[in-house]
Amino acid sequence: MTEITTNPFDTEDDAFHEECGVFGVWNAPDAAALTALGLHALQHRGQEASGIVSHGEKGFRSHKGLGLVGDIFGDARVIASLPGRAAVGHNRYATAGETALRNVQPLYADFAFGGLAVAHNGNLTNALALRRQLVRRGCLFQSSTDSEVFVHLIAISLYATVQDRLIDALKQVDGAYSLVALHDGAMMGVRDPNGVRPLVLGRLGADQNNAWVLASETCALDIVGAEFVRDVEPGEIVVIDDTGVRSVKPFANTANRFCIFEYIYFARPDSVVEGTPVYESRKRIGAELARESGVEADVIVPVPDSGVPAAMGYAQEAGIPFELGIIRNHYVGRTFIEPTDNIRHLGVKLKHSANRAAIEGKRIILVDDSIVRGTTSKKIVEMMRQAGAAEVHMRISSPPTTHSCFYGIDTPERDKLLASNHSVEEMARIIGADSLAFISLDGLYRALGRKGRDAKDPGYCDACFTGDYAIPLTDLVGHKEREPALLALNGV
Ligand SMILES: O=P(O)(O)OC[C@H]1O[C@H](OP(=O)(O)OP(=O)(O)O)[C@H](O)[C@@H]1O
Ligand SMILES: NC(=O)CC[C@H](N)C(=O)O
Ligand code: SF4
Ligand SMILES: [Mg+2]
Repeated sequence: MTEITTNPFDTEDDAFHEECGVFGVWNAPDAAALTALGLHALQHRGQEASGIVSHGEKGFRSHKGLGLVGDIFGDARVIASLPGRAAVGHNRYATAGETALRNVQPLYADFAFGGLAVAHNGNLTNALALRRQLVRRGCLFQSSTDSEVFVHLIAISLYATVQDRLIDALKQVDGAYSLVALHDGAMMGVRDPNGVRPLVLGRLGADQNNAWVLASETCALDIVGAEFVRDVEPGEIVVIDDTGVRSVKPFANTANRFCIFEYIYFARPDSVVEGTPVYESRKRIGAELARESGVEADVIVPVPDSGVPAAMGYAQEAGIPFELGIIRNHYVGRTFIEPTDNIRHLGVKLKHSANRAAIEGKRIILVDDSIVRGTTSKKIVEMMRQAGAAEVHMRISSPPTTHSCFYGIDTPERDKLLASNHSVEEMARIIGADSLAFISLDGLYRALGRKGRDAKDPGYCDACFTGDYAIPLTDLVGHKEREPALLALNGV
């Protein structure tokens, strides 16, 4: 596999991109095959690269590649090369460090205590500072990801057990992390003290030895036939070994700051997050949006895929018919290389087409989950008008995205976010809509079952809407907001 320093397949870097997905199995006969399936269900969380490390009598085995899970693990011989009863896997969407084979996770290293594989979803906000210190101490970094600092902090820790070394490392990092780690004696699952990223515990049936499973989302438990046991808690380490599951809570202060954008966009709609199906939450957000900013119209049209559940909730609340006025081409993957500038200009049409029969002559309300740079909305509004819509109103099931994310979502720099430097009225003009409205921050919290946003203890991370960054942004470089971690080291 040839390494690349930039991602030539990344033709659409407008939106908030997915993050990463992690998965692990302890003590199942088909550990690697189950992990490949789990990663397939988590494909929406990262499409750049994927990897699995397995462990069995023959020690550790690893296979990684750039691309989609099916392409990397679709061959039975690859799965057969990953023997053992335990495995951990990772789908990557880079937040720190380029898209290259050396950055594909799980990261694996041989330590004094034996081998250890680590898979990380999230982003560390002091990784650059830690990396500088570690390099000064003689640590030789093999990748340019933030995640590698875990490996070195564990390696140099003076504690005796793997668990204590891991805790020692966790206490030095700032940022967001859901981890699955595997050594020859145990699998461990960790969520950062604020629980920014999700991680769930599940259990397989007797045919798979009642094996334990860790996964970013419940949709990955469903695909392997595992039962949901519980969410791993913020600041909790679950240690899974042949005696069962132990819970360790090494942090004194934990405050839930689960990423509210997981509800709005990132998680798969069939996943259950904190006890609530994501699909239901999205419909409730859509209904709240309809109550807040209803407008007379003939049809509700979702911007697929992510806008669909919110649009259904909107339509049901408003009592307006729901129509598929936009058809999404599912074969436009990240591998579509647009050959010329002229073709590139066609942009979103490669992905979305107007369904004229559903919208011609109608007053339509488009519902989408977010406006990031505004590229999608602008093109889609224009497309609706060309297809004969009489009026085009746009409703968004998140508040205006005014700030970048430094906790594991790859976002454009702040000045590229349309809402960071334009009012809603200006944005409506720019995208060409007859009207534009976003759900209010309090409305979003209401839809998630709260009274509104409690500024003292919001219970969620909502920094990309509020700028309230609860976890210190240690690596943020003065004037240039978007240099949080190891971006400066890309290509080293
Ligand atoms: O304002 P922009 O910069 O255009 O970004 C916002 C759009 O990007 C995302 O969708 P995307 O098409 O990436 O994926 P989806 O199919 O999951 O909705 C998001 O759901 C919005 O539709
Ligand atoms: N999106 C993520 O969770 C990425 C994990 C890690 N920060 C990386 O860049 O590889
Ligand atoms: S800044 Fe936004 S996307 Fe990032 S973790 Fe917080 S809520 Fe999620
Ligand atoms: Mg979308």
